[in-house]
Amino acid sequence: SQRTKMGKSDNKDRKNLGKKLKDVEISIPIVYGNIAFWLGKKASEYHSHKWTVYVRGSTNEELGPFIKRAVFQLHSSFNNPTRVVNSPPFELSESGWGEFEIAITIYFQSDIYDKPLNLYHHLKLYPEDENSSMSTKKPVVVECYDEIVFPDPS
Ligand SMILES: O=C(Nc1ccc(C(=O)N2CC(c3nccs3)C2)s1)[C@@H]1CCCN1
Repeated sequence: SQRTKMGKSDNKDRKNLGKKLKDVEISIPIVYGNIAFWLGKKASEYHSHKWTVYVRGSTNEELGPFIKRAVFQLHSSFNNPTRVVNSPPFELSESGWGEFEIAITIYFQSDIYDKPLNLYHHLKLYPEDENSSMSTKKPVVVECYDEIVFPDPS
């Protein structure tokens, strides 16, 4: 009969057809960080820089299908320091004078992944290299790469 012709491994494959897929994951590569521009000598001392803090898909992949909301928690001296972004792009722009920790809380679209993800980014406005002169032309960019891994419930 047909079955006797199947090798041992084929029999194993046949048994797998009925099993649920397990150990399958969805991995979303993300980048989070900031870009900052010095506004030059004329700017006020409290607003010497304009900066944007963001979470984006690495290679600019769309995050909307996975992320419902990003909350950026700024230093308490900012007006309304809790900034909620409910749609992509998940970014926030402000002006300021200094560097401080920004907590970023990511809420997912899916109800299964109900726990939000907390990321922390230290805002950077000033170049590392003391010799490099302040320039309104060259922004400071600091980014971290991460991956959000979802177990796939298929
Ligand atoms: O920088 C730092 N903390 C900062 C907190 C707030 C900053 C800021 O930039 N801003 C508040 C907001 C203003 N709105 C109106 C007038 S100021 C613009 S900076 C620390 C201190 C030493 C090292 N890092």
